[in-house]
Amino acid sequence: MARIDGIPFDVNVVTLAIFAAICGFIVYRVLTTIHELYFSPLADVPGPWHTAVSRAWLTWNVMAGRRIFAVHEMHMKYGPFVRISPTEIAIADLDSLRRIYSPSEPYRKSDWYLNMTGGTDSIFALVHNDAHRYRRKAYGNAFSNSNITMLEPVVRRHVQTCVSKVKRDLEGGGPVNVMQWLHLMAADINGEVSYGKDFGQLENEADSPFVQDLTAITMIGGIRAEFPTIVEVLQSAARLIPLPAIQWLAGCHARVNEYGNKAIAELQREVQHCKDDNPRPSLFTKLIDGVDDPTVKYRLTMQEIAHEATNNIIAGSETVTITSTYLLWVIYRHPEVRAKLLSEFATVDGEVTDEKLQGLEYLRLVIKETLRLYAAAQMGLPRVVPAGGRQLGPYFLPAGTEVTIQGYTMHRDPDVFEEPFLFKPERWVNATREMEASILSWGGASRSCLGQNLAMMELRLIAAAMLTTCPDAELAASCTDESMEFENYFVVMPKSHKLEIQVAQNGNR
Ligand code: HEM
Repeated sequence: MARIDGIPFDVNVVTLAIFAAICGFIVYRVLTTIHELYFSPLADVPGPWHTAVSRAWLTWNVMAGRRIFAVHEMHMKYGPFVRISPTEIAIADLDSLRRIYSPSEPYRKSDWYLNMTGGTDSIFALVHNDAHRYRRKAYGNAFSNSNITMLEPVVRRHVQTCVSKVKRDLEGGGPVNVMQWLHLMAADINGEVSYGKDFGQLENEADSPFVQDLTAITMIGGIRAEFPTIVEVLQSAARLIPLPAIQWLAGCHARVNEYGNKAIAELQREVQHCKDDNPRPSLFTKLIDGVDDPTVKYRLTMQEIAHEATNNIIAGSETVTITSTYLLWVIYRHPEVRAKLLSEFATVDGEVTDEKLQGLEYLRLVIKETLRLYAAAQMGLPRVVPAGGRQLGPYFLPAGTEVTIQGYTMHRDPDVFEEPFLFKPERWVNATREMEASILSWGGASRSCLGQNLAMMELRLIAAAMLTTCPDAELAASCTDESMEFENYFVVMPKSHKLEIQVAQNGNR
């Protein structure tokens, strides 16, 4: 064996190689640290030194379910522009919000969306503006007011079933977790308006296997957004591990796709079969009709329709569950709000329709204030600075920089909202332009929520049905301000995952 100074040659080479690799890594880290801190185009943006050189702080807070709080604290400390990772700037500035979301500006969604969704072909996850523009033209009409009005009977039926089950359980004694009922209801509504049939969740009083699969996919997506490569490798390896739980997890995507394809194919058969009759109303009935029609300018394929239908269940179920949970919470939490709403509902003549509810001014204010403080999606939604770079506030940000504006901070800006942490529906009576422009509850501009009209209808109908059907309910002792504090894994939700109510004790109303 060859030797250098008495040391076996191969040992010496391996040791030297490891030593050189470690030294190389240290030198690389020192140089990139110096570059990020002093020479990077983002070096002037305020923030702690460690976020300029590593994403660890951000990742830690995301995994701990407190990203929005951590970023908010950074804004309180460093101001409206903060460097929260080597490549990402958090912004809390109305002028920048207007610019980033301006329809004439080509900021695009960042690759974070691809990581989170695994690159699913749905409108929510399309990061390229041209592809998104086409999809929105082809699909946006599905959510037009007239289409949503046509779906009202579906929404009302599920809301009624949900509320009657809550009432039944209240009468059975003991606290009732309304959030769980809203969760079953929201998925059933989305199932029926998207696939043409619900998941039977309210009827069976449990999550369907499909919704269990989707919950797992969403959870994996949250982790993949932070650790894309590790999750990809683990997902491939999982197929080889013969443990039932791992196999179940590994099969989620395939089962969801299979269900979605089958359900949409069934809807297509019905649409084609009932050409002259009225086919089942759904968001996709008209789109399916136009799939093979060459005169339709913007069309979707059946595969794209199936993906959009599945995306609706993800985009619209937890968001409606959470926002309606907080809506009911603030109503029960504030007796004067509940009393005012009850007298407003009492003015509705005959059948309660969404059209009549839309005319109730106080209900409008209560929902608006709920969306300011408690809308489900309040974290920064990452966008990419377009080619050529852009001036935002005092900083010139190069192309490719990720910029995020979080609703949580914008909605609590004391310069825009007086006593921003207080629930005050009346603040919206004379809303300023700044107040309206600061709201990001539905996202912004061309990427704003497609399901907004549907979700608003659900919120109005739930509030009216719950209050009028269970007027003598109150918050249970388990439901405290603390139990309703946010945890933040992409959406925000009560950290207890509950909203428990009970029949009012001792005549308290
Ligand atoms: C209270 C309930 C809801 C809230 C708070 C909410 C919020 C949002 C927000 C903030 C965005 C922008 C996301 C981003 O920029 O990354 C969004 C997008 C979207 N939402 Fe909703 N949403 C709700 C209900 C729904 C419902 C019921 C549906 C459909 C059934 C839906 C479908 C969508 C879709 C398809 C997008 C993507 C639009 C696009 O990129 O063009 N949402 N939503």
